[in-house]
Amino acid sequence: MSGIIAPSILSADYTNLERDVKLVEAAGAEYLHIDVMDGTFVPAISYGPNWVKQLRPETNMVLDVHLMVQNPERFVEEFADAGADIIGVHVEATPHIHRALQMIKNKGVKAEVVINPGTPVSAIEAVLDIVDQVLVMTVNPGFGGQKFLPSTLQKIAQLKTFREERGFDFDIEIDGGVNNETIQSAYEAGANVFVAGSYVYDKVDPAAKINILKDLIK
Ligand SMILES: O=C(CO)[C@@H](O)[C@H](O)COP(=O)(O)O
Ligand SMILES: [Fe+2]
Repeated sequence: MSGIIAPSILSADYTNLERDVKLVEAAGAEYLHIDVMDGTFVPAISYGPNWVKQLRPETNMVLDVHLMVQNPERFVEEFADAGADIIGVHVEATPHIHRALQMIKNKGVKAEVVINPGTPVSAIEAVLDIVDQVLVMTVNPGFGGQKFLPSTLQKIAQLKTFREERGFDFDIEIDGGVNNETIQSAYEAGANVFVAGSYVYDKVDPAAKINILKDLIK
């Protein structure tokens, strides 16, 4: 099974956002990753639901919304109404992870649970039967351009085993430090959706970068 590339617009040029979105879509990216940050769960502040709503008609890519916000259940319905296709909520951000995921599913949107590098898979075991996707953070959340943490690979493998043994049906996404040198180890461990921000957008030719990544996960 070949993998899916999800460019993160956190690293795009916001003054040329439409160009940067269309460019990765034309290059074959299936998902567009949108990092929502609240200045509390993570230090930075980024964008909100209105921003997703304006982006929605501009692309056919799957909008993969990563909520790095405290108590995400306050916002999931707004992001669903804005046009998100997948909404990810951090287990570390709420005492009500099951409710948050259920709220996403009730809106007809794919529900994703997210774990930080310091959080074990056991913390999400009780919700693995209801999620469509698990996001394993391969850096500490909050910023683009950080180094991939290889210690996260064993969690990817553990999730793959859980899925096989218990007959669950979720995708495994990774986010942070994905580039031509790191993507293969995560693919081999069992990940199938790959967020890439700075590698795709920071230097020349995002389309070529997407092709390089796609070739490595065939
Ligand atoms: O969620 C985050 C960061 O918190 C990411 O989605 C970043 O946007 C990934 O950026 P790179 O590590 O690929 O530069
Ligand atoms: Fe992200």
